[in-house]
Parts: sequence; C-alpha cells; structure tokens
Amino acid sequence: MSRRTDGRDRPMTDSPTGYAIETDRLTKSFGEVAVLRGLDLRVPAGRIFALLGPNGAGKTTLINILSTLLPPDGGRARVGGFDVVGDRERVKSVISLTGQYAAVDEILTGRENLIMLCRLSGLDRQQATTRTAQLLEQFDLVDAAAKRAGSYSGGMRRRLDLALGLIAIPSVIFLDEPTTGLDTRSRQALWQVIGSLTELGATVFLTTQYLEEADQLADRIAVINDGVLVAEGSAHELKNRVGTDVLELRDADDRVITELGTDGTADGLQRLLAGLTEEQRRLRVSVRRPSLDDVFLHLTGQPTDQETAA
Ligand SMILES: Nc1ncnc2c1ncn2[C@@H]1O[C@H](COP(=O)(O)OP(=O)(O)OP(=O)(O)O)[C@@H](O)[C@H]1O
Repeated sequence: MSRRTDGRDRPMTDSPTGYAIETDRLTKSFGEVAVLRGLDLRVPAGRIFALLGPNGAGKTTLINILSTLLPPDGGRARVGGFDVVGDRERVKSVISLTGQYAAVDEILTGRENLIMLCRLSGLDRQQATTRTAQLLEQFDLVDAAAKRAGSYSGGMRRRLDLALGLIAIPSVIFLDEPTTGLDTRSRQALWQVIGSLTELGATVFLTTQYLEEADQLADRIAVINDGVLVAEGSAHELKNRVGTDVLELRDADDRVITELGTDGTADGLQRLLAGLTEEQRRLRVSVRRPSLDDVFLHLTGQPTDQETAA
C-alpha cells in the first residue's frame, strides 16, 4: 500500500483479490468456548459492510483479530491484502480502529486534539492545519472546534474520536457498535458521517445492534451465528431470503398485536383472514415486506436486542 500523508490522496484499498478483508476458515476459542468455528468472509473494498449476530456471536472477537489485537487459533485472515499474523505491522498501518488507537485528550479543544495527532503522525504545521480544517468540516465540529473536548456531548465526542482515527486516511475502518448509547439525533448525524467515509476510498467494517443502522448504511450485510457465517448479501437480498411478507394486526393505539407470515397474494391473504379469531377480526390489518428484524429472527432463531427490550 502506498499513501501520502498530506490527507489529500486516496488510499489504495484493494488487495490483489479486490477484497479489503478476507477470512478463510478462521477459528478462535476461549478455553472450552469455541467462538469462531471456521469463519469465511469476503468484504469488497471501498464499501460499507455490516456484521450482525446475536450477543456473544463473536463480532468483537472477529474485529479484534482483524485489527491484530488478538491472534486467531487457526485459519487465515487478510486485511488490505496483508496477513493479520505474518504482516501484523502492515495491517496496523492500513487500518483505523476508533476508540482504541485515538484517545481524546479532554483538556485540549477539538482542534488542538486534531492538530496534535496530525503532528504526531508526521504532518508539518501547514499540513496539520489543512487536515484539521478538513476533518472539523467533515465531522460537523467546526462550531465546537474551540471548546474543550471534555465538555463535548456523547455524539460530538464520538465524532471527534472518529476524526482522530482518520487523520492518515486509513484503508479499512473498523467501527464496533459506533452509535450504541447515542440518542436518535446523534445517531443519525453519525450515520451521515459514516456514510461519507467511503468517498475517501476507505472500506468500513462495522458491527451494530441496530438493524436499521445496517439497513441504512451498509452495502453488504453478513450475519454470523454460532461462530459461522449464516448469510451474506445486500439488505434487499437478505429480506428476500425470508420469503414471506408479514401481515400485521394492530390495536387502536397502533401497537402490533400479532404478526403472521403470508405470501402476499390475494388468495393467501383471504385464507389467513378467514382463520382469524373473532377478537383478531376487530384489529386493523396491514401487510409489509420483511424487515431486517425478520431476517435476523429467521436466520438466528433469536429476536434482536431491541425487539427483546420492546
Ligand atoms: N478474553 C476473553 N476471555 C474469555 N471469553 C471471552 C473473551 N472475549 C470474549 N469471550 C467470550 O466469547 C464470546 C464472544 O464474545 P464477543 O464479545 O466476540 O461477542 P459479540 O458478538 O461481540 O457480542 P456482543 O454483541 O454481546 O458484544 C462470548 O461468549 C464471550 O463471553
């Protein structure tokens, strides 16, 4: 990989195979617990890729292996064309793992944080000023630039953290649950920023517990369960795999009381409606396409955290 450090060049994300990330029968256990059990994954370069899976499926373990923080037990993994074990230093030079490599200094302002890390990354004063201005603009931090980072809200802090991780424009950006704990508005602001990262040529690999996040952001989505890949595709492709539409019955307060699978044809609906109880027939009826929540349930046999909470 070659890259200028003045922040204007686009990184070369492609490995010889065209994938930014490739794993081949990857395994990892903690004691008796086999977390990854032969995981095969291909992540195309320059795209946003979301990894979904139930709690404990091994998502963080996979990110830790791909970002060289944890060695795998078996199999292979390549990031930016480099082997995570044999070429560890080169992998580290092409990735950004926000929240780990870039520490926000609370005493400094947002601008000072960025300038400092730019200088530590080898940019001269003029380059550091230019790159800082670009990042403040890109991450919607211009108004907050002169305020101490310690006074930032959760969303602003997350954006500053992300900006600090992108000073050198990495090839592959790992985001482990980037918007967990943020309110809806901050989450949407961060989605805009994440959505723009591929414009720089980077590949974004994110895990999320919000299926809406994957639906909105990701070009490709992989679902892992029990340490193996159970599905991979665009949101549209995954929804089609569920195979059925969903008939919803709602009460007067618009709460969903019952969901029933249907082929969506007039005949199918007629059969379904004929089988409703007296009580169900008083409810409001609508038909929708499957959501990613339905996909998740279909593939893993478990509802999402959000659905469980609801
Ligand atoms: N260092 C460790 N030592 C022992 N067990 C571990 C370690 N790290 C993770 N595990 C176990 O490995 C399994 C997978 O954990 P991991 O954090 O990768 O899952 P996850 O998919 O990221 O889950 P979540 O969505 O809850 O964050 C869990 O059962 C976890 O308890």
